[in-house]
Amino acid sequence: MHEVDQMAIDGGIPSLQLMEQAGNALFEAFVQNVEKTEKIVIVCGGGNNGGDGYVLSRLLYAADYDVFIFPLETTKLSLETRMNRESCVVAGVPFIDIFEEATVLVDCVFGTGLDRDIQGTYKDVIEQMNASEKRIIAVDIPSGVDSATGKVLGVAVQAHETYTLQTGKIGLYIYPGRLHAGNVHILDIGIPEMYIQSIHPKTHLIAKKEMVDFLPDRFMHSNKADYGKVLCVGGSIHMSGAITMASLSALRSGAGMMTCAVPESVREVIATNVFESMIIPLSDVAGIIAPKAVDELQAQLDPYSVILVGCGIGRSEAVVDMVKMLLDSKKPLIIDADGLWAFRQIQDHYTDREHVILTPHPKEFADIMNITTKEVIDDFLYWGKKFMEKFPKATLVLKSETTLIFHKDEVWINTYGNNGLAKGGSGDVLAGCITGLYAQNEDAAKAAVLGVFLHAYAGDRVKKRKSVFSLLPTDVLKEIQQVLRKLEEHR
Ligand SMILES: NC(=O)C1=CN([C@@H]2O[C@H](COP(=O)(O)OP(=O)(O)OC[C@H]3O[C@@H](n4cnc5c(N)ncnc54)[C@H](O)[C@@H]3O)[C@@H](O)[C@H]2O)[C@@H](O)CC1
Ligand SMILES: [K+]
Repeated sequence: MHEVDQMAIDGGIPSLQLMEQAGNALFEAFVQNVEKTEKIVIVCGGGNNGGDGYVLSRLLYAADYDVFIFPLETTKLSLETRMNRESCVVAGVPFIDIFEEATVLVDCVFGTGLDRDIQGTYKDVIEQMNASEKRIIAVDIPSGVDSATGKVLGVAVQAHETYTLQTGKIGLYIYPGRLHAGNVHILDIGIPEMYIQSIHPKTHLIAKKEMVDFLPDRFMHSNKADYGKVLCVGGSIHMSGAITMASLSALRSGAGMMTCAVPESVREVIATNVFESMIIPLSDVAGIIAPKAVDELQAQLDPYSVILVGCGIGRSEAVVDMVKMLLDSKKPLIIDADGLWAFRQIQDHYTDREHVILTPHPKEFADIMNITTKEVIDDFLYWGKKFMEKFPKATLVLKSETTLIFHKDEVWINTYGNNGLAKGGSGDVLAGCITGLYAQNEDAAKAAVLGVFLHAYAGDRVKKRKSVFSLLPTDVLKEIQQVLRKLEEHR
């Protein structure tokens, strides 16, 4: 956003004017959302985020709001902030240095310029704000959240609402930043769209209205083979539902032909639950694929255009060999669940592998990266990019409440979905959905992005009718068709 601000300034909108526009947009939002009976304290830093706070306080004061300025920085002020502070003094806006009496606290301490850990008085005041149990409204981004990564630098304001200026900042959507932002409202501060469009950002927030462009083509003259010959490799005696759901999900997402390669002891489950699927029965030992299953499958691999491996497959040496064989085949491959456990052990041989999508949750990802789950959760973006440095040709779907998709130097952020999706089997439906889309369109990034959206948005639609407690992955599976239908209508 700094870049966009700078372009607007270079393009002839003075910085001071931008700040005035930001203050005006904030004022309008306050008029809509904050009663005049509230006692408002605006906590201002010395950067331009603080400057936004000064403009806002002046406008609220002029409109007879009960508003006070808490100046957290009094010496190191940017030029624009200093000028607006002077205007507040002239206008008679009251200054205070406590906020006990306040009913609404406005956080204008740091914005996008935060560049190091917060310490000292700043830290103390932010901790007091968080402990105060007052309604907190953050301006642009909760102070302490890194706007580019969502990482918390030392401490961060715990806001109930965030009024962000002109564009949604990445840090508002990625954890842990998302936990600090509360409800996010994007305010138009009048920066011309051409400046925003011209920077071609590498990080994208997934938006429903853009998903139509990610739909694979369907043709008037076509047959099943045109939409991919999918092979799902997985299943074991204790986890036969995973591959059932994954294969059904791939079919629901448009895959043309389906074959499931499963241990002999699981074949009946597929035969009775996935009528559309052909079956390759594999030799098994105690309900998990046997070592000779690898050669059995290799001999029959030729016809398939896309392969999903891992759902319910279990863990054994044979599983590692199976994943290795599929990676060596160079065929488009999606690796999920225990397939990722196997991948972890052989990863160093496949740093150059193309056409591969990995779908780990934080624990599986931490294992691959040889770090702790906490390290992943503290900075998803950093570790995702680290992974891409090692596997530059792969596509990574890093699952969490905010799933991130990494492909080349681009990142997509998904904020759809709800905690009803946190249930065993959800990942199988997602992996199947991505596989079905990848089968129809060789663009791994498009398949991964649309797959993540379809799964999460289907989950949101189900949530409207059912409790999050009772939402099942199979409900989501069935709902995918409704989301696809909506997208088709807008094509
Ligand atoms: N003209 C513009 O560029 C506009 C900027 N706007 C606002 O300005 C904000 C960005 O302004 P700034 O770039 O001044 O950034 P900030 O307001 O975030 O402040 C940065 C200042 O704080 C210092 N700082 C950074 N981290 C610190 C830490 N941990 N402890 C102590 N000091 C620290 C920096 O050295 C710098 O002086 C946006 O978030 C937005 O609210 C809006 O007014 C719209 C227009
Ligand atoms: K802020």
